[in-house]
This record gives sequence, C-alpha cells and structure tokens, in this order.
Amino acid sequence: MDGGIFYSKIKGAYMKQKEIIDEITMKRAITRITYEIIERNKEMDKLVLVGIRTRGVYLAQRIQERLKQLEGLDIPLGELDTKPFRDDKQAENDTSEIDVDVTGKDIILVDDVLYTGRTIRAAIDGLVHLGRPARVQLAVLVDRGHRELPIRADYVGKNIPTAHDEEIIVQMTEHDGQDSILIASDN
Ligand SMILES: O=P(O)(O)OC[C@H]1O[C@H](OP(=O)(O)OP(=O)(O)O)[C@H](O)[C@@H]1O
Ligand SMILES: O=c1cc[nH]c(=O)[nH]1
Repeated sequence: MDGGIFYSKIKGAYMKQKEIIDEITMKRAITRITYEIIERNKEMDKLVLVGIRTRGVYLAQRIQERLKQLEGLDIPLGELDTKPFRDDKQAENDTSEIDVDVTGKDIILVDDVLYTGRTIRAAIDGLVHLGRPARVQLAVLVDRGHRELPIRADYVGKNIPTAHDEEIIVQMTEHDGQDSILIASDN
C-alpha cells in the first residue's frame, strides 16, 4: 500500500484502488438516511423497505435496524432481484423475496450505488409486477452521477463525483468482510 492506494483485480483486470469512505463515515451516512426517512414519512405504518440484491439488501437491513433502535418500528423488508427486468440481459430466475403486499404501500427502494439508473428502472418494473405501491422512494449510499435515465434518489448517503472510467466499490461486512467505499481506476 502507498498512501492508501493499492492494486487488485476487478472483473479480471488489475485496477488502482483507494478507500474514500471509511467504516465510521459509512455508518454515519446510513444513520443520516434513516433520520431523513423518519422526517419525511408521516405514515410509517405504510413503509416497506425493498433492498436491491446484492448489497442493497444489507443496506436495507441496516436501515431497518436503525428504525427499530430510533423509533421502535418494525418495518417490513423485501429483497428484490432486478435481473429478470433488465434491458441488457436475458431473463433469469427471479430470486426476489417480497412477502408483503406492496399495493397501497410507501416503498423505499434501497441500493448501494446509483450510476446510470438502469438498475433502478428495472427495480421499479419488478415492483409494479407485484402490485401498485402508493409511492416509491429511492435511498442510495452513493450517487456517482452519469445518469442515462431520468431517475434521482430521495436519500443519498454520499455524492461522489466520478469519471466514466472509474468504479465505485461498496464493501459491506455481511458480504465482503468489511465496511468501506473504494474508488477504482485503471490508471
Ligand atoms: O445505476 P446502474 O448503472 O444500474 O448501476 C448501479 C448498480 O450497479 C451495481 O450492481 P451490480 O449490477 O454490479 O450487481 P451487484 O450489486 O450484485 O454487485 C450496484 O449495486 C447497483 O445496483
Ligand atoms: O461504479 C459503479 C457503477 C455501478 N455499480 C457499482 O457498484 N459501481
């Protein structure tokens, strides 16, 4: 390591990586998102958290835990697989697990990174296949810009301006063994 910079393989190629958000800052960002959700949603009994696989699910679970700690609320949580609804891949098995009826509910979609917006478009498609929510909001840990569709997040942990050829890597303990946000580039 040199000044926090290290090299490792991403999708088969060596990339330069650097941590830009540490564990504590990430935790604070999730707590702030939770407070904003509480402030902006008066009918909390209508709320349903829907995490987008993969890391959006862990993020949604953490927001669910904070809502319990801060307000004593038990907000239902579903796990959404967007792959069957994407416009760039063949349909695959739908591994979504959403046991609650979404019709009439205030859904908060949760994902780790918002980039082109295509995953969120697919997520909305997946949701409306299940029912007719009253409202759909979006919470993301990182908004890195470069939208290709008219999609914006209601709750943003960190706005991180990036170049097209960079990559944001969110690591979560449940999946990656540690909490960290890295930026990667090939130069
Ligand atoms: O706004 P977009 O351009 O759609 O990019 C954002 C999506 O990309 C990543 O998912 P990825 O497809 O890498 O799957 P993963 O979460 O399972 O790693 C990330 O978790 C978001 O879901
Ligand atoms: O940089 C990016 C872009 C899409 N998805 C990610 O996880 N990171």
